[in-house]
Amino acid sequence: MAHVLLIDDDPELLADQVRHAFPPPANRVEVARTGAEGVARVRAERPDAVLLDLRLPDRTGLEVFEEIRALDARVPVVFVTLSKAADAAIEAMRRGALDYLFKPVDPAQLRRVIGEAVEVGRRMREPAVLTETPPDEDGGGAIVGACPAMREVYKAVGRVSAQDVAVLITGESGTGKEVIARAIYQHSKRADKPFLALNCAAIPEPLLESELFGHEKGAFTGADRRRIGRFEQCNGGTLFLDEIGDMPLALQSKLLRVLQEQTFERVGGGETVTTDVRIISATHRDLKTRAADGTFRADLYYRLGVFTVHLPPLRERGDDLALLARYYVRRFGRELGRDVRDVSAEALDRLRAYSWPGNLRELQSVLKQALLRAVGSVLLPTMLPELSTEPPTALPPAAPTAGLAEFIGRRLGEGSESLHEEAHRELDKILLPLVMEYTRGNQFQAAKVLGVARQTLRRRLRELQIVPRFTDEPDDAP
Ligand SMILES: Nc1ncnc2c1ncn2[C@@H]1O[C@H](COP(=O)(O)OP(=O)(O)OP(=O)(O)O)[C@@H](O)[C@H]1O
Repeated sequence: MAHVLLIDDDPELLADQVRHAFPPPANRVEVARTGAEGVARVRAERPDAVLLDLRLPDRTGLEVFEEIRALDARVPVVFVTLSKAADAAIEAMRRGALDYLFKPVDPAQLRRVIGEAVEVGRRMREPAVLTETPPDEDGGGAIVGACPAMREVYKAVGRVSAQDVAVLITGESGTGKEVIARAIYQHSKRADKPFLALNCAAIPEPLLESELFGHEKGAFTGADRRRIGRFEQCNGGTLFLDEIGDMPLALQSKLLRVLQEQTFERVGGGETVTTDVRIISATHRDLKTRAADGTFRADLYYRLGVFTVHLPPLRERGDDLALLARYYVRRFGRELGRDVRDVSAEALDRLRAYSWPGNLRELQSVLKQALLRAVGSVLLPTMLPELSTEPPTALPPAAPTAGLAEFIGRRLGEGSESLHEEAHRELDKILLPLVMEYTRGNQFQAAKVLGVARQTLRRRLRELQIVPRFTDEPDDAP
């Protein structure tokens, strides 16, 4: 699932930690002890993420980083360093490194940061292929659709990709805004440069400003060192701002200035930073109405939407529903080890009668549930879960907290020294399936309820091997 390269002259402890967090054989963790060996491995194999020590015997970590960037600027690099070398790590982020970790590395942080790096790399490299004819075999990156509205989307992507202008993608939740953003990026002149994404709705306002623009040491309580924001880190690349309609007004002015002048100041700093970033934004909100009623800056709306791509909801895609259902059944069938090759006419009728408020993501979830019940090579209506248009109203029965208390008691007795992490894992095993069930498998809503980024939720489900009754991601498969 993840291929991680550790470049470190004294790698034993860290390599063990990485292998613990990303165990083989599902994952591959490799070690290079010198900068030269590390660069050679990146050239030969393009790992999903590189963990790079700042001090190496043959050259500095920053030099190795520059060599990796020159080979492929899309390989996410995370620095590991002693805290004394924080300045160099900050400089590395200014030049485009994804993040940095301090030795000794905290296991939970290691898992989170590498998990994010792998996800960032996947977004850049997994091809987003626009197609009217679903492929028989693909890695999951096909954007399937042949209805007139989707053909217009394909044309729009073709037209706008080569122009270096801002793009606004609109559409209901789960209609494919992120995959279309990736398709635009991959067909653009910046395709060999980084593509970073940020969900503006998932991060609280003060953190969002720092996440986007960075901050100086002492900018606020807890800002113990300079932080480089996405706009600086992504210089030369493309930034995908998801849920832009939820960006607070105060930040909108700062974003407008970046769009107009390509400059900004880090939070709490006076230095003007220049950046060259293409912005692709997305929202499920009606920004035009928001601009008219003053909840979104009209001038920013016009700047962001120099070019707009609208994704139709699934219920307006006509026969694409059948096309998508057959494509997903084959794709997820393979992943779930079910040899189902078609969907019966009656099952398709049931799918057509439903309004799909969660769009393609909900369709994926429903078909995966059906596949788990499937016998034979054709999906029948009886295998489909109940398709209700009623929104969820109440949480399922109370969580079994007694089990959690018992677990904590037992681990205390066993002398655990990582009880905080262990108890959180146990809690998540209870919490996440319940919330996923509550939102009927909609990860976007679930992440919102939990107050975490969707990537974080997705990663946590994967780490804990949780297969909720409602699922919506292929790699949640057992
Ligand atoms: N045309 C398509 N063909 C096949 N799969 C698609 C298509 N569009 C989207 N998907 C899949 O549907 C799921 C949801 O897509 P995506 O995350 O891009 O939606 P979104 O509009 O960004 O959602 P949200 O608003 O909730 O962030 C993903 O698994 C994506 O791969």
